[in-house]
Amino acid sequence: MYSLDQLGYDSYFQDQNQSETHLIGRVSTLANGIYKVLSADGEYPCQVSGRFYHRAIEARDFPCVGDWVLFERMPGENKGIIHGVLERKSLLSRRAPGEKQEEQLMAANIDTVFLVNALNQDFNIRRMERYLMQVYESGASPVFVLTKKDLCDDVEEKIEAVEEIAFGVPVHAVDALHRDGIEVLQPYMQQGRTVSLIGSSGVGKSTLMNQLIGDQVQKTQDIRSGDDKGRHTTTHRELFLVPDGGVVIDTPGMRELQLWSGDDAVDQTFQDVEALATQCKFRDCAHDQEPGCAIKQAIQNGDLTEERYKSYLKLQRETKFLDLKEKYGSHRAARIQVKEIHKGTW
Ligand SMILES: Nc1nc2c(ncn2[C@@H]2O[C@H](COP(=O)(O)OP(=O)(O)OP(=O)(O)O)[C@@H](O)[C@H]2O)c(=O)[nH]1
Ligand SMILES: [Zn+2]
Repeated sequence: MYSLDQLGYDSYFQDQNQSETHLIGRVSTLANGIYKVLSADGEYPCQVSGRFYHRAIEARDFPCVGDWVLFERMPGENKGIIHGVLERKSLLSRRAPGEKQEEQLMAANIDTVFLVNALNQDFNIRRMERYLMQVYESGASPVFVLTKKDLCDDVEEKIEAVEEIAFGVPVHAVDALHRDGIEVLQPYMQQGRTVSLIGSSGVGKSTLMNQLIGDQVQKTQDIRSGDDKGRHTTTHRELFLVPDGGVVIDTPGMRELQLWSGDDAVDQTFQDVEALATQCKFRDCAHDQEPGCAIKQAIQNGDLTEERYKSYLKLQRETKFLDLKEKYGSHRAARIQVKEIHKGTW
């Protein structure tokens, strides 16, 4: 038995649910086409109906972890049939590896994504920019969580460095191992709110999860001496209820993300660069040799770092290439890219 409120059911979903015959539930895990659905009535393994299956056209038409689904109990059995998925508030997805570029759904209806990075190891601002873009694409709100502050001497400097690339995005430093600073994360985990964690292996996601969930649900492993990386311990995606309210979704695939698309996401992530560009003398300024270029000026003044500007250009090119690839396939996309490089427009 679950309380729907605690699972995150709110007016956004209530308004969509006109069904009097179907039950409502939230998908907690997915394996081999079987969805585990949590509902006010209990937990049911479910499959999508034949009709649903035939109507679905693309990956995002199917349910994924975090989705609210309308389902029906099979008479006399402890199983269910899914008939519909409610419209999502947010969706984290990535490109499947390989030529086909299919979208792979990671998790739905996440309110807050904790972007987890360790303060002591492999502290990489450029990677954080990528993560941030991914979250902006999904529709969820990003929050930076910098772990292992007990192992770092310049916590304040690092926080500032992150704040510089993430406008208005909260940045919190914690020591998850000794439970120091964890309480600042509680407000994101209120009743009905869904949180998810993204970050590289070994940064402390499972440790943080354990602390937040208050239970050793996720297993962590000690790092081997002389090796900065924790071994990969999480094997399946899952949705957890936090005892004091809130929902946490952990899916291993979300730990390493691949950009999906996202001109808008580039713009949001690099609001400072975009704002500068509007101040260039020429509207079509390439920020190269033009007079009155605000970006060149800002780099000279030290208001914008060369690295950040390069990162912006790189991510812009990357998303441009992804879009071309999606439109024309990788062969033609590569040809267009080579041509543009020759013309100097890439
Ligand atoms: N000192 C310190 N150690 C931490 C902290 N957070 C995590 N650790 C340690 O870092 C190692 C890796 O932590 P995990 O929680 O397994 O990391 P993870 O991100 O879940 O790793 P994967 O499961 O590989 O994705 C473990 O030995 C933890 O005890 C922290 O805030 N301070
Ligand atoms: Zn310019």
